[in-house]
Amino acid sequence: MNRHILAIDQGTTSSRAIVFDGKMRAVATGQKEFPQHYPDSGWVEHDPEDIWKSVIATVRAALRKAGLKGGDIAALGITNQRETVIVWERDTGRPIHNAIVWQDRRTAPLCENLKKAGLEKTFSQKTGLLLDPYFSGTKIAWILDRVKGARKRAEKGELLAGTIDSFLIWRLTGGRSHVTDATNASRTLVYNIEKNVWDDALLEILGIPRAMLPEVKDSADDFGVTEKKLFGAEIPILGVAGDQQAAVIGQACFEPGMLKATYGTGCFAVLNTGETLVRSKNRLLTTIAYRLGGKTTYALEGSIFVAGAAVQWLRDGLKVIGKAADSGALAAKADPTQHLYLVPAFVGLGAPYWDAEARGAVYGLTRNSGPAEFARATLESVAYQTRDLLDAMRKDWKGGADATVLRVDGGMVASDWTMQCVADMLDAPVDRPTVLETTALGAAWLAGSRAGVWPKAAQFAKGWSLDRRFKPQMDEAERRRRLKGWHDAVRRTLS
Ligand SMILES: Nc1ncnc2c1ncn2[C@@H]1O[C@H](COP(=O)(O)OP(=O)(O)O)[C@@H](O)[C@H]1O
Ligand SMILES: O=P(O)(O)OC[C@H](O)CO
Repeated sequence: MNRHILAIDQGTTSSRAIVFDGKMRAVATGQKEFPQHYPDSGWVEHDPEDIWKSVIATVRAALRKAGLKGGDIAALGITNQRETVIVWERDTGRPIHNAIVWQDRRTAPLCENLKKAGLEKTFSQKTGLLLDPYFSGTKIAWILDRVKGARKRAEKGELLAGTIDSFLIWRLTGGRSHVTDATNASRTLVYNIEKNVWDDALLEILGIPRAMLPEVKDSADDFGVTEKKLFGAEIPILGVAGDQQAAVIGQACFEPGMLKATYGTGCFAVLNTGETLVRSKNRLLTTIAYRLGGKTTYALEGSIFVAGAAVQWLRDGLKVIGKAADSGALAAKADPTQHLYLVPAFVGLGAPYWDAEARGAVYGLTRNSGPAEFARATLESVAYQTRDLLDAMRKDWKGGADATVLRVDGGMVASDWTMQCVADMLDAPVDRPTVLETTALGAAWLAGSRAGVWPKAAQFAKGWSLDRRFKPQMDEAERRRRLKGWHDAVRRTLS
């Protein structure tokens, strides 16, 4: 029996395709970066054709490296950068505008107007989100407003909208499936997470015709089959989830109270709250962790926009390191008597502050501050922000389980220095697993379990194994002093 599973991980800066064998081991990977476009201040776009080409190329590369053909793959799982949206023509599959990326701030004025009209509560009550440009709904509205004739065409049913998973599935199936899963839908600002339906009232407020939107399925479901001409055989698409939710699955955080944080471009901490839809009183998001067998599992999420991106800034902007992996060693050389704080609000601040207009700042500079102190302040900012998220979660979560052990993944967790700093700031253990491709693994598990070739959740969870546990080593007085310095710096940075 065919047990290989293919996962596509379509991320913000690159696309990856990974082939897993029947024992859930990654056996071959294809990866391709694609260009980022910044047409205006605070705007971030991707060319959908770049995304499409990179996905096809990486799948073919992964199959080639694995020595397999499309027909050897039992099922395909897709995970994707969330919130990023595309509007395309039903007839041709051609986008009418570049993808507007999750980091893009162009709809901040629209969000402000909606807030002034007193609508934030309506949106957050139904969607679990906040009126921030981060989410898809206002981005779709922007495209319909700005591309000539778009709204009329959408009303006539000529245009379709969707997150990256939807767009890829439309193309992969040759225009036969316009679908998404509940986790991706839960990031759009127009999906009612309690009733599990697109919300007509919210669609009306944003002027988005219902007919543009995909059918919303479980995260493990029948999403269609790929066209034979693409990979030599029809491959069933059986799993879909937004990348942060796929990481929750890949980290086997299936029990309420289990918590993971993924450190890539940004950092996203997600706490499984089970069947309970917890409404945050501390500016966290309520979101869908996964929907399986028609049953919705909810989560609380804290989203930080800049984590690894600040390390890229050390490398490409300040040019104080040659590669990201050098950041820890440089930080370790910093003068311990200097107290520098970097607030990396390069694109505003996410949870729990939600300030779209704030911009980055550094505090505590002296004549002796140099590259090492900047590197330390940059890595520490990731730990301070994680602490802010966990403080908010601990206040919101009364579910019983501790929510104190943090499972981590993403490119930045390669940095031992940073992970130790996170453990010190949280005053809680930080667990790094042996498998770091948790996002792709989560998507593969959705597809593999649906196909019946991979084990069910409980058995899959037993396969999670620890690489290293980082235990807090800092004394309480020192932690308090530093956190106070961080909060002073944030207060002075808010717009
Ligand atoms: N050893 C390291 N130390 C610190 N940061 C790192 C290290 N390795 C990678 N990073 C950071 O991790 C990020 C890449 O992680 P990845 O999970 O691939 O991100 P994404 O999926 O968002 O593209 C980059 O921003 C990079 O700066
Ligand atoms: O592509 P990543 O890993 O940067 O993740 C982006 C998130 O899904 C944004 O919400």
